[in-house]
Amino acid sequence: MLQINNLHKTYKHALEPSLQGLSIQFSTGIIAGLLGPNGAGKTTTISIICGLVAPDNGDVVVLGDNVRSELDSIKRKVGVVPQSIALYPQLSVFENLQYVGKLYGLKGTELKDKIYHYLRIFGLDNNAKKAIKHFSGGMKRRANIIAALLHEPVLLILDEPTAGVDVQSRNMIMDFLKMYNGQGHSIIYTSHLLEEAQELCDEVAIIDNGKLVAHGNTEDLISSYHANNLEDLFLKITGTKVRD
Ligand SMILES: Nc1ncnc2c1ncn2[C@@H]1O[C@H](COP(=O)(O)OP(=O)(O)OP(=O)(O)O)[C@@H](O)[C@H]1O
Repeated sequence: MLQINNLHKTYKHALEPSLQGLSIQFSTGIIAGLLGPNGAGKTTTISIICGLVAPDNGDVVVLGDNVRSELDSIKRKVGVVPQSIALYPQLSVFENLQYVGKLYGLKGTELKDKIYHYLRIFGLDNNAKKAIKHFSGGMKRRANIIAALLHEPVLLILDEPTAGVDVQSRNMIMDFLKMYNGQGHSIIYTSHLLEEAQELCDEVAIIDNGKLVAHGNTEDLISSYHANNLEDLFLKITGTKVRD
């Protein structure tokens, strides 16, 4: 589903590179975790995968399409849930989703039905007309996910989708991701909540300082490092030093 080959990226005016020869391959149909400490390069990698940031060197092939030459095709097949809430606060969730849906060429009853379908799944249908600015953090996160789903992406990429949400919203998001994956869709997800990642991910890739430091089946990796769980494995691999 995803081939990342030797990615290098140094942002303009940055003193240090953000990615230093990152290579990862994820197969189709799995839930993959892209994990790493603060500043490891997860968001930069996601931004390159969806064409928002250009790499200095290296290649990314998403579902058979190269990001350098086939970005339009990738945009149709991939849904991205950004770390920050990408919705207009003054508009209702329905208006926001209608706007996003129209960008993907959806309209009329088909679009309305699809919006309500997802609003129901994410428990937001009773607040369809409420402005985003009046939503709780958990409601905003759930709405942010729906915005990436309306075009039914084959691959869903989520950057910390459960950051700052309560247990109920997190459960709802986790259940949805398992169901979406069960329907045959691939998922790539980043999180600092390693218990959650262990429950969700078939495979994890751990990156640090812009390089891959471990990758494999989650349970196999934990046992091969004689770790108690994913958090223990993560600390064994990335160390206990606090990152800036
Ligand atoms: N637009 C930018 N300009 C300059 N440096 C940047 C920019 N975006 C990210 N960086 C730097 O690149 C490095 C990797 O950042 P990135 O956001 O990709 O890491 P991350 O793994 O997603 O971190 P976090 O877990 O904190 O979200 C960091 O050192 C960061 O400061």
